[in-house]
Amino acid sequence: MLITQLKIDGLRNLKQCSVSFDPIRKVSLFIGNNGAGKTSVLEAIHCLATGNSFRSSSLKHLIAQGVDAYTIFSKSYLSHSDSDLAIGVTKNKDGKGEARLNGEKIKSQETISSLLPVIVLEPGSFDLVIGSPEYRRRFMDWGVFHVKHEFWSLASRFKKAAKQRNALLRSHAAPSLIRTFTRQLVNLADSMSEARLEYFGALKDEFERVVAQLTDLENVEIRYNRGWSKEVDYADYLDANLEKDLEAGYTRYGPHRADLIIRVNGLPVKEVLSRGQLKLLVCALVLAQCRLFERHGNNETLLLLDDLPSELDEEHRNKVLQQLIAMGRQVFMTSVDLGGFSRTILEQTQVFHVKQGKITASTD
Ligand SMILES: Nc1ncnc2c1ncn2[C@@H]1O[C@H](COP(=O)(O)OP(=O)(O)OP(=O)(O)O)[C@@H](O)[C@H]1O
Repeated sequence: MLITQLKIDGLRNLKQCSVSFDPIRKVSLFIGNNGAGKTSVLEAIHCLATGNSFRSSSLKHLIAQGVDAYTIFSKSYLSHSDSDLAIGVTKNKDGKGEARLNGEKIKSQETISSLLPVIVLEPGSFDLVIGSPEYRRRFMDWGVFHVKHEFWSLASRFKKAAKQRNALLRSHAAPSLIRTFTRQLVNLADSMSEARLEYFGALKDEFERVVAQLTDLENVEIRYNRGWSKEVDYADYLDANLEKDLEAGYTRYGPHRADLIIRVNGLPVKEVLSRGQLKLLVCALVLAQCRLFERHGNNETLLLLDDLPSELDEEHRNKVLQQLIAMGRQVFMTSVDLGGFSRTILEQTQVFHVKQGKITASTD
């Protein structure tokens, strides 16, 4: 899928913007001064694809001041069926809205998300390597979902079951009742962990390959921690730890505590690597995930790169972009200017100027 047209209205400072994209040059670069609205363009594509922004959970702040709702519309070209697909969403400050696919109302965001897989690399993506495990879980689960769509419902059923067990733990319910609920939780936890582990095996191989291509780092290791002790079944683990969970008032371990651990020479990366090296590891994770999507027949992943140039020297910046271009993905990225992009990259790039919330295609 290739987005050929994008219309945004009422999101941050973007008003009545309409842009067309060249189907040949798949990299679109939005340049402009600070506060011009470049990141907001990427945010709009993210909202369309996922229903959420990547930088704010507050709709009140995302929707432009003085208006009630945002509207985002895209037209995409589907090469496999040689047809166009129109996706439109609108959302108001209460989170209510409407989504349409080729004009037909649809109920679930999941339908759009599976059609429009999107991967973001933005300044907050550093959290993938230095932030709390939640970021890495979200990253991994997004990957699992795109190769196994049923994972979405599995994860939400697990969340619900864990919530029920926690309520029983907090109310000091009878252990026999807690055990009855635990059985369902265990089945869901096992299925989730199995899906994650399978995905992780493939991610690890790709990640190590990309790290070798992008960096000079040696002995970079990535491990998957499923969220509870390696040696024991989840059922036995929960049973043995029931007293402690009752004391805590919640299920302390399980898939909700899973993590990806990245180390270099056996040391935590955040303690020993520079900002640029950390960013390259983030890029490697993103590229690895993209390659996996591709391997699973999903060649449609869109990449949103917000301020890729920052922290990367010219050589590494262009290396990352070359890898992305070689994958044939549609890329939307931002930068304050054109400095530091190689001529080869710029030849394959469509440049747009963003100024005070208005977008115009460069005529140079
Ligand atoms: N709800 C809103 N309504 C109207 N304008 C908003 C709203 N939220 C943010 N803005 C403004 O919209 C603009 C959005 O900027 P954005 O972050 O997209 O800029 P940018 O071009 O990426 O800048 P930078 O280079 O500094 O990262 C800013 O000028 C901001 O003050």
